[in-house]
Amino acid sequence: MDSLENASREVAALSAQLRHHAHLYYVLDQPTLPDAEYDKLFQRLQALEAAYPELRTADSPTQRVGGAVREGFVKVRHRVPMLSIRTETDITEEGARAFDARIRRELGLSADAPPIDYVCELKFDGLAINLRYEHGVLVQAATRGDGEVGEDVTQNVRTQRQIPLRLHGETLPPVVEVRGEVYMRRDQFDALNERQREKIAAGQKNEKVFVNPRNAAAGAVRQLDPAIAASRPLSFFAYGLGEVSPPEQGGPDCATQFDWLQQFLAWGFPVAAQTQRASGADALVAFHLAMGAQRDALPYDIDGVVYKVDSVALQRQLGFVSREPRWAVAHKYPAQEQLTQVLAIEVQVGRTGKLTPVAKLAPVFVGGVTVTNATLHNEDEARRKDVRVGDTVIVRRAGDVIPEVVGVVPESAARPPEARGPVFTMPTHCPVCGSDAVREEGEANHRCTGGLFCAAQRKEAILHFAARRAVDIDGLGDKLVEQLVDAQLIRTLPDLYKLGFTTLAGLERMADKSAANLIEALEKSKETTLPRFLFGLGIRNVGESTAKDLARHFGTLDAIMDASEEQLIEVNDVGPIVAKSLRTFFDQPHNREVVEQLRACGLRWEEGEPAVRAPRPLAGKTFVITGTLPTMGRDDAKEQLEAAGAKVAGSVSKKTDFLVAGADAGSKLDKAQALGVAVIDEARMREILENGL
Ligand SMILES: NC(=O)c1ccc[n+]([C@@H]2O[C@H](COP(=O)([O-])OP(=O)(O)OC[C@H]3O[C@@H](n4cnc5c(N)ncnc54)[C@H](O)[C@@H]3O)[C@@H](O)[C@H]2O)c1
Ligand SMILES: [Zn+2]
Repeated sequence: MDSLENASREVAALSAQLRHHAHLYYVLDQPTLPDAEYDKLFQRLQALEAAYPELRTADSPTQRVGGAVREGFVKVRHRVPMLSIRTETDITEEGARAFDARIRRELGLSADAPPIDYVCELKFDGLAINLRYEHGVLVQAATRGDGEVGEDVTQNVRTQRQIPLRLHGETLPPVVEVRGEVYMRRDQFDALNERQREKIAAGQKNEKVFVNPRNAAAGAVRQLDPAIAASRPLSFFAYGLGEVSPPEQGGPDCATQFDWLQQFLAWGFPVAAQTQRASGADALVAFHLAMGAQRDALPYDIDGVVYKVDSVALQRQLGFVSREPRWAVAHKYPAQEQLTQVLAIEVQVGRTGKLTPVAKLAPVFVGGVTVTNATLHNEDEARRKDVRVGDTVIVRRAGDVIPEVVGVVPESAARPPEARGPVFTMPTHCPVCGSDAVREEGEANHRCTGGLFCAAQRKEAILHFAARRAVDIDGLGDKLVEQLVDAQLIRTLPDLYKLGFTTLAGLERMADKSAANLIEALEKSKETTLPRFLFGLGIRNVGESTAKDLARHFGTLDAIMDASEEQLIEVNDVGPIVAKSLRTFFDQPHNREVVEQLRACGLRWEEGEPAVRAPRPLAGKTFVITGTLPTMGRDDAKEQLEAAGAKVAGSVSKKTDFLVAGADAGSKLDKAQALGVAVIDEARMREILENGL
């Protein structure tokens, strides 16, 4: 055993560390350590305090709940303290058995006494909240805080639809406090982070990406701006009770936890459908196993299950110890975040050409599986997190989503630069096919531009080319493409037209008849049109209607392939981004080769003369229309301006050349005046349309 002196030193060090991390987690919603690592420190402190009770102080992290109130919030003193829950350290089925045994012992039950009834619930990974209703109306929402004093977050919580502002039902208690977990669904978390990444890519420096749904939810609830809270979709599950009017004063008379949950449902709260009554230890074990198997498929994170003694009378008898009730316990699952080391950073190319930096990791067990790869999403993310080879990182794997690197552990990031790998940079060429890799303006992702040639994009390119709206190869679907590419029968599009009957008929699950049909469909697809062919090439940002516009404007494929960006922009609806996509695509020699080979295979279409173009006197000018014009409808005006080559935008900016203002023009007029944009009326606009500028 450690000597008292050593133990005392370790207790002090652990307490300081735990306090630091608890502050980051509870107060700032920005943990830098995985929960599993925090829990190890916590359990080590608990063990030391158990061995040396004289070292346990009243303010030890083991004796307190959560964190302090964040500055800017009004404090709320809880009428009934909001406690924590003891965690069974053993995550095998022994955890459940140990809890049942402890309860029976504490109740003084003999071995042959009947089993105890429990309620089994999910342990949602979110933020606990106390909702106070007076005569059925929500009057206050508060966070747990340190258990005694929390934060008033009523304004933020009121924006969330899953929380009733008024309880359902006729006879409502004068006072009831319903407690539960505010959480964010995983799909909404991913969507939120995707939006955040886009905002960051667009240059919004104050935005951040959230490390996990719990922190995103906590951050949304503990927001000083209710408008931001409202824009973050949150969900809620009710599971507990705070203050409530006694039955003789109009409160409900519920004898069990299960009855309370039914009451919450009747009042209009969500209660998790998985919640179950269970009798005895075996039933607890069965629930733990069943939910463990379902965990990945749930739409939200859980970090375990909670067992609660069902009878309220027994709960009272069992009572509390310091920060935890004796009648409930959390029984966890393998953590969804763990520490590991980065061995290398590679760049992978997806089916649509997206380049993704991926960290190769020392194998680590996370969320129930061994993980060796984790995504870094894109260049900005990899740099923002500053992940380098050799770093210790937090890896998160939740549900069926791809594991991701959440961040570098601060101590690891603080190592001298020479001890760490170089800063990550995106390659300038596709690691699979060598074509240029480009990142479009305002885009977060790099893409390979060798769409027709790149092995990573083969399947997608073929499917797109064969689609009904492209050259239309009847019968060439997902499965078949998969089969043909995997058997290496097709590398690039022209290979399609070299497929022979014997090869096709020899494929697994391919009848002679289907093979013959496919050959016929391929033959038929050769007779196509320029827009279909162009659309079929799968050039980024070139959809069906753009393909039509391009064909009409230029008449021939060669003219399109050779057009400069300036010439391309002259086409209706082709802006700088589309022009650039076209240019980059046709600048890849590999792509051009494929186009030539396709022509050599016999693909043909009627080529035309370039369309005779109306004069475009207003080309390059941007107009904005506002207010009610005296004689023309706004759509009409827009059409005429566009026909003359002008661009008509929805809002005024420095790039606006003219604001056409009608009656009751509002903020756009103010803005135009502030920016010094020329303001004209309908009459002047007509004049410009007729005579030019
Ligand atoms: N990463 C870090 O740096 C760091 C720091 C501090 C704490 N933590 C983590 O916080 C947790 C400890 O926090 P805690 O003491 O609040 O305990 P806890 O979060 O493990 O358990 C109590 C909480 O469980 C929640 N809960 C979810 N479902 C419930 C249900 N059905 N019934 C009742 N409660 C339910 C409630 O919010 C309640 O407040 C640990 O997981 C720890 O790892 C992490
Ligand atoms: Zn490529």
